[in-house]
Amino acid sequence: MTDLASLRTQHCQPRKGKDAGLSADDVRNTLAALPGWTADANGTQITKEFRFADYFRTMAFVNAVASIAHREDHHPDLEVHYDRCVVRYSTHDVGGLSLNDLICAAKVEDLRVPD
Ligand SMILES: C[C@H](O)[C@H](O)[C@H]1CNC2=NC(N)=NC(=O)C2=N1
Repeated sequence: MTDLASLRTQHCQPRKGKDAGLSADDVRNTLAALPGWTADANGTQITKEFRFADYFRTMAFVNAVASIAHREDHHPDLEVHYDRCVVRYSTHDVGGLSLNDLICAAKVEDLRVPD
């Protein structure tokens, strides 16, 4: 299941090899429920930029994302700037996108950093 409500409740599992990859349709359908997340042209990663008032708030977000990564054993690439953070998920073990990426993106969407 790749709707947002379902993704929120799921947890990452070890997924390896091409068979664990998502179809272009799965990626397209799920991204419709993840506002601001975009896939690259060949569907191997999803990205979103999050903006904040200052560095302190950006780092609060970064640490919350790191906590999700630790809990789920699934790790995004993070680009950290003064007032924004670019989050990029892909699954190295499948060479593209897996359900783990969508699960983590849904969990990041649920984070709230106070203004
Ligand atoms: C054994 C462990 O579950 C794997 O090495 C995990 C760790 N975190 C990971 N993170 C990401 N982004 N992709 C992976 O394939 C991946 N694999």
